[in-house]
Amino acid sequence: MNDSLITIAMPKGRIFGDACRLLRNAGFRLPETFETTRKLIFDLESEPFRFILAKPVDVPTYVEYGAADIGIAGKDVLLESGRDVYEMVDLGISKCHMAVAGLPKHQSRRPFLKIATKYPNIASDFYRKRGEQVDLIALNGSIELAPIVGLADAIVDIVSTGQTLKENGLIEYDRLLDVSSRLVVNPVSYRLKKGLIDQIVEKMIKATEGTKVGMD
Ligand SMILES: Nc1ncnc2c1ncn2[C@@H]1O[C@H](COP(=O)(O)OP(=O)(O)OP(=O)(O)O)[C@@H](O)[C@H]1O
Ligand SMILES: O=P(O)(O)OC[C@H]1O[C@H](OP(=O)(O)OP(=O)(O)O)[C@H](O)[C@@H]1O
Repeated sequence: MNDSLITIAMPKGRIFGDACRLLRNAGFRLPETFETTRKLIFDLESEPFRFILAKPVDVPTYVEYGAADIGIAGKDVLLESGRDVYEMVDLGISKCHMAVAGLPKHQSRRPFLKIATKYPNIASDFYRKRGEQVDLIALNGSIELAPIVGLADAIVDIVSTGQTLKENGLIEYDRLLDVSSRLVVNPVSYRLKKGLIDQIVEKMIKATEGTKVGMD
């Protein structure tokens, strides 16, 4: 492990733009090409920071294994993965919530409800706590299709504007969890590079509060 280099795992996709904005406000001098490049690793010039660009769902894995010291990931992804990382800052970006949804007035004749989801761990935890036994069907996307075509009685999925539910004639039954993106840290990195990581955490907190920060 290089003690003076900090590797930061960034989620490609939806969170990326907001995360870049926050990092720039925190004083990181990200190149202009950062948002458009196909390169997956970036070293900042004359600064001890390396960025790796990963699929959002994989960020906790890179951080748990120490391939990255720090990462940015949605609370949904963190809970679902159960990875052993320190959650240091609620960045307040990419806000949305997780909900149970389905067709209005849907009544299942099955003994156990079928629930389609990209989040089987979160869903099973939710129904276990409610004392309900359900059959989970794991899907990878377009979750809202499942109740419409009769694959499932309901879904557990992310809702943001509610547009996807609305356009597909679905309604929200229950709200499970508020979601936003978090700054996470590898526990060993935190022990070995505490000084540098604490500085980054502090700058990210300030940036989250809307303060522009300079990087020394
Ligand atoms: N509709 C949404 N609005 C706001 N934030 C969202 C929304 N959907 C997901 N998110 C948040 O953004 C994170 C990343 O979502 P994104 O769609 O980029 O990745 P993904 O689900 O892995 O997509 P894909 O499988 O298409 O790569 C999610 O983990 C969640 O925290
Ligand atoms: O409430 P809304 O603003 O409509 O957003 C919610 C939708 O966004 C996410 O899907 P995404 O766009 O990531 O596509 P996916 O079907 O590939 O998961 C989520 O799974 C919902 O389908």
